[in-house]
Amino acid sequence: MPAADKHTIVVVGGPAGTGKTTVGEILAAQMACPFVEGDILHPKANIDKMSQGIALTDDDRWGWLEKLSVIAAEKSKEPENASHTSVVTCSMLKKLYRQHIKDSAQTTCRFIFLYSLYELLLERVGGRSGHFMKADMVKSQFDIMEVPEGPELVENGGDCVAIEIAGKSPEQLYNEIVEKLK
Ligand SMILES: Nc1ncnc2c1ncn2[C@@H]1O[C@H](COP(=O)(O)OP(=O)(O)O)[C@@H](O)[C@H]1O
Ligand SMILES: O=C(O)[C@H](O)[C@@H](O)[C@H](O)[C@H](O)COP(=O)(O)O
Repeated sequence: MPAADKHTIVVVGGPAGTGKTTVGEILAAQMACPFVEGDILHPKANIDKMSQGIALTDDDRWGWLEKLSVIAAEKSKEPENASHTSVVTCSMLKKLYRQHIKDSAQTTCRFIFLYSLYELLLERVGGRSGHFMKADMVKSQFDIMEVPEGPELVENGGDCVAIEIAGKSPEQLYNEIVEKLK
């Protein structure tokens, strides 16, 4: 898992609080592959903006998306990485962002999009400490979010799986991801 071409990046996405980091770390541990936390790759200007509760624009995002894709692709290709895979977290809220990741990574991508109800995520983000992204930003993410559907989904020949997270433990989510990627 995931079966694909020789090198694959698995991008775990969704709005804040969906469990990207939690699930991404489990996936990476199970696949014995490198894990990249996308949030630490933002330029300072982006972090300053988000810390002030200002949503990023598309222009703020392109360079960040490219950087995390290239780093994840490089890690999937490291000679000592027998899994030929890496896992990276990134909100990847819009279809266009997922396409930009693919174009930048230049390798096989699998997108795991975690989503749920606004109220659940507000509660989760409110309970998170030490992160620049505060609960007041979740609304702006929901305003632009495009959950993968139709041709983007693996069952229709695409490279995305979309998973509703409510009431599921990280381990249950891991099992569902493995099942959907088969
Ligand atoms: N499946 C889950 N069930 C309950 N709580 C979870 C689950 N996954 C993550 N959490 C908790 O939700 C919060 C956000 O998780 P995190 O992995 O940081 O999400 P993200 O990276 O998407 O912001 C954390 O407090 C985490 O412990
Ligand atoms: O888990 C989170 O706290 C967020 O999802 C976080 O990852 C942030 O939103 C992006 O790094 C900024 O990018 P967007 O503005 O595109 O979500």
